[in-house]
Amino acid sequence: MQGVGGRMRAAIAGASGYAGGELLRLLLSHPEIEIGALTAGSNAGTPLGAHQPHLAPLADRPLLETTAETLGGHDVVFLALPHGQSAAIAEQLGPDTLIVDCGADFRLIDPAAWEHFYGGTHAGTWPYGLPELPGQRDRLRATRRIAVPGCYPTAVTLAMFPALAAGLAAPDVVVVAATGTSGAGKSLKPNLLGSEVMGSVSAYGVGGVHRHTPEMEQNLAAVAGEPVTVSFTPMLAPMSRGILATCTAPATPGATAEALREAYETAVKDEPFLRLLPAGQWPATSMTLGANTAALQVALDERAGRVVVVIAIDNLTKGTAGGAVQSANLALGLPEELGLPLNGVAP
Ligand SMILES: NC(=O)C1=CN([C@@H]2O[C@H](COP(=O)(O)OP(=O)(O)OC[C@H]3O[C@@H](n4cnc5c(N)ncnc54)[C@H](OP(=O)(O)O)[C@@H]3O)[C@@H](O)[C@H]2O)C=CC1
Ligand SMILES: CC(=O)N[C@@H](CCC(=O)OP(=O)(O)O)C(=O)O
Repeated sequence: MQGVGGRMRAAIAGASGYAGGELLRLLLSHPEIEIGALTAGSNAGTPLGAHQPHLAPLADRPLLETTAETLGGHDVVFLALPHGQSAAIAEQLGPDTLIVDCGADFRLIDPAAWEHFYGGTHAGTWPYGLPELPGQRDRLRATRRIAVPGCYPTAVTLAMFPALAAGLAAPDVVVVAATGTSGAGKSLKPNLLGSEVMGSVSAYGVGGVHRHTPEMEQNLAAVAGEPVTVSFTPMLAPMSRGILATCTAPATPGATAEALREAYETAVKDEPFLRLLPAGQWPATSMTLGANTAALQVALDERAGRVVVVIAIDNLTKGTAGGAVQSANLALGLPEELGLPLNGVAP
């Protein structure tokens, strides 16, 4: 069903949440997509403005029940629901509707990894919404189903794929990454109370237990052509948005700083949303606040024999909603960059 002036119509499930709000912020500026049905869970029946007061043009729009009836009849349906909610809705929507799932349900290929890290039955695997991965744009142009990557796997995959693809880093990656509190969603959690978060950075999900670990390993193994292990330590930082990830791996014999720089320059050359910073400048989350851009820097630590890559993204933009719109643009036959901010908000 096409909207005004031949524009496509999008429904958003989970419109009262953080990911849903960011989708709406981006879609309000999208020239080819108009906003159709908005749905929620327990907040269905209330106006969007009660939950997303920053989105003034949509303040009076009602939140509907999340059903196949309310979501049907749109060109694209964005699902921004808790894990495990997407499959039942997706199977009731027709095969011609583009479904873009911001949750984890369809990201993993290996059912055993799903059961280990998420529990329950694996729903399946959809084409992965990271267009920067080699060969992925063609898959996204040809699909009606997209699994949007997790926020940390977006950052870590974009950081490490150039070094692994060029054979300059060994498949043994260590990641320490700080995120803002919006990564946990809106529902109240004791460790996210203001008094617990303010003025302190804390580690969580330590020791190979974070559910994004198999997703990172899956992505990087596909690029490296061999199994990749990732030791991942996430951290919570007192900020609402952003991820800053430091990723390191042993340099392979003969790897040089020049070869590394060249591998990253080649990887970002035609990528609208990858920004390799000038030598000597290092990423900060403020550079990418509200932008669909990933800011990267790479160095060879010759003393320790390790490749070091630092990357910043906004977890809600490139890490969720921006990545979702970027992949949807490809599947809808639109220019990939439509509706997506390149520049951060500063200071
Ligand atoms: N936050 C982030 O940085 C990222 C989030 N994601 C993914 O996006 C999805 C949404 O996350 P986020 O926005 O952070 O979460 P929030 O908790 O902020 O929002 C969840 C949304 O889902 C709705 N919802 C909850 N339960 C149901 C239900 N049973 N049926 C229908 N709707 C329901 C909520 O509605 P109501 O208000 O009525 O409860 C709300 O709109 C998750 O799968 C998450 O993993 C992915 C990458 C990063
Ligand atoms: C602070 C915080 O809790 N962050 C979340 C980020 C995950 C996320 O949002 O991605 P998903 O789509 O996979 O849920 C976490 O570490 O689980």
